Amino acid sequence: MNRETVQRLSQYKNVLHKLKSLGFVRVFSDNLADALGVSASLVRKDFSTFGFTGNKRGGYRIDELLEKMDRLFGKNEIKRIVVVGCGKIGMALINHHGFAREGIRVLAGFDTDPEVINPEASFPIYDVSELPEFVKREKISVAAMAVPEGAAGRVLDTLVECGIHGVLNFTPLQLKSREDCVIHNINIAMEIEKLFYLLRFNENAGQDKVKAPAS
Ligand SMILES: NC(=O)c1ccc[n+]([C@@H]2O[C@H](COP(=O)([O-])OP(=O)(O)OC[C@H]3O[C@@H](n4cnc5c(N)ncnc54)[C@H](O)[C@@H]3O)[C@@H](O)[C@H]2O)c1
Repeated sequence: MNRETVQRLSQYKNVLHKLKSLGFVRVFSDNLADALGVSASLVRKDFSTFGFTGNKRGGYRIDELLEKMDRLFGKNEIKRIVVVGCGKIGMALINHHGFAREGIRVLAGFDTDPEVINPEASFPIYDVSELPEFVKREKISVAAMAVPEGAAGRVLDTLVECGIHGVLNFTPLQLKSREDCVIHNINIAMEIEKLFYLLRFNENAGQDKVKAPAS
């Protein structure tokens, strides 16, 4: 299963939750395709890959799909993570209450700044030197990294040495996944740029369509 498919699966899940909250019981591949901006055949292909069954007339049962997706995502497992770099972005992750609903628990933060470190607080922030022992003791496999760009390479090496196998990288450095660690780069500026590009692309495509009959 590639990264795009996993991402789509998560998007399907969000749409299904919305439809369910609106009182819908069934959904068709066309509905999901419209919501995600993909083709209905891609939705059907994804669903058959995951073994989600429906029928042409009745579509898919939303509850059934959500149950199967929850199983795939390990919804009932608590996903425990740590945050390295507890500045503005790190603290936003730590203070985000919505994670609990998704079964995600931020266990602790790690930083180098003595002003930020507070192991006694209700949410503990430890010195980064305590990271290896903590990761081992708590069997943590995923970390969010929100340190300054200059520290990213070093912190990533430490994380991998500690036994972290998945990193959500918020630094501007585009890091590549390696054999022992999957890295997801989160770059909001790049996403905004992409949106502007898409809007411009759509505008140009629209203009071409209008111009076409005149030529
Ligand atoms: N992903 C995005 O779209 C996006 C948006 C804005 C900023 N950023 C990037 O995210 C990162 C964090 O941004 P911020 O605004 O929270 O910065 P910040 O300065 O508020 O926080 C950084 C924290 O990292 C700590 N730190 C520094 N070196 C460390 C190390 N070696 N180990 C552990 N902690 C260390 C600092 O003490 C500080 O608390 C930066 O790299 C920034 O460029 C990303």
